[in-house]
Amino acid sequence: MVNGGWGLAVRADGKTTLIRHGLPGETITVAVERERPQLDFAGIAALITAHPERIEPPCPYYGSCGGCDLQHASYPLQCAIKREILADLLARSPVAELRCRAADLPPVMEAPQPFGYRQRIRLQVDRNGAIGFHRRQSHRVIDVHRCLLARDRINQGLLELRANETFLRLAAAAETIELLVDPADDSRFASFHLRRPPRSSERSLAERLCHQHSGVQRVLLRCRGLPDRGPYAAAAGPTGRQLTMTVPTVPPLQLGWDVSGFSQVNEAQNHALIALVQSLARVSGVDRVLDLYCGMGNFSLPLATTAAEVVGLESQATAIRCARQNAERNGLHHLHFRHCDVAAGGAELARQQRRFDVVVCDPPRQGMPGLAPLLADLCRHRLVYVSCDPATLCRDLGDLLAEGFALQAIRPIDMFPQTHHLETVALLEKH
Ligand SMILES: C[S@@+](CC[C@H](N)C(=O)[O-])C[C@H]1O[C@@H](n2cnc3c(N)ncnc32)[C@H](O)[C@@H]1O
Repeated sequence: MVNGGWGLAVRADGKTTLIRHGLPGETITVAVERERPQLDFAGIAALITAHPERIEPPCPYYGSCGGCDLQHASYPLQCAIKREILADLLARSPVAELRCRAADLPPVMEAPQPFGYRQRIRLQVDRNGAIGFHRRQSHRVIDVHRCLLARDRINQGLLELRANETFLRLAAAAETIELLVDPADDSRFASFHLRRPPRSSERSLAERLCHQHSGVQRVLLRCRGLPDRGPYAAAAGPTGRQLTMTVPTVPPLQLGWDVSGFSQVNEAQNHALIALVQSLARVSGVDRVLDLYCGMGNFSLPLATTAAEVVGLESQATAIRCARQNAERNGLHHLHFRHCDVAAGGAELARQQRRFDVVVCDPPRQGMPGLAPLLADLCRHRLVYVSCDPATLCRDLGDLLAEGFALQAIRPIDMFPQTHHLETVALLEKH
């Protein structure tokens, strides 16, 4: 199995074939779907011998929906596959120190809920009224009534909304609809991304939808390039754009984020991720911490419970506003957030001769190309790298090792069961 969740086979003539839904060691006949000079992409035409942990995918949309790609494997096998994918990337690294780590990689930290974990889904809407997810490798929409990855509260809301005339009229003007659960009170939030500026009739529909006991308590209307309208809210219930969770640190923390901003979708596993980052960072009362790509402070605040100071850098303005409010509402006054690009903000800190005992970074999928010298400059002792793409992680680890860091620990953690996506946390220390 290789990154992206593909099964890999090499033909007798040496050409590589990537096989959707193949599992290690299976004997299959493939149907080639796309041919490239170096590589073919194929599906399974006939399964001759199956892996013993191949299972019947529980979701009726599996295979046509573009969302999940590992439902045909038992959950323990999914985690073993993800570990093998990371081990394989390490083993093929040009850096000897990374190649050595492939053999003793620990198991993937399993998620407590392999299904029903997502607290947010983004539904696509097509002009024929289908509401669901994109078909695999296509922009066509499959009409979906239930997503097995979503929390029950979301699926229950979707069921009620699909039977609601007001919702369907609003949906007809939308290209996507986000459905979210607020962990604070389990209320539901619907954010409609409209194809064109909202009309007054749609604003009335949005207002009516939250007053109708329709299944959603807040509704936001969005349109690219225009200010948002709303959120409209039920008479008794939550108001405003933020959703809030409680992080079970000592003391517990209340963290809010904007409905349009980034948030970890798997709440239970996010708590495990925060605990893992805290344990690797080993922040003591004299330590100064730099949290790069800090979002609304998901790691900054928990780290601040033991740090002398935390500085967070983030490029999204609403996330920075939430991070500042989160520090305020939790009575933490030794956090400082800067709204900037990490490269520019980090270089500014380096010019000011700022140095940090611990640096935490959680970049988007593209990782941190070219930033290793800056990180080596800013970091005095420990660097905790939270990655959502094993390939860019391996590239960046190579760059960091070349800057004088040593790799102390590498822990894969499953934030996205049933999909090939893998989160990894790495601890590096200065020699
Ligand atoms: C994977 S999220 C992590 C957020 C946060 N650590 C969390 O756990 O919720 C990555 C974050 O990096 C921010 N980001 C992306 N590119 C950036 C850049 N060049 N400079 C600063 N922040 C950036 C995004 O807005 C997003 O909030």
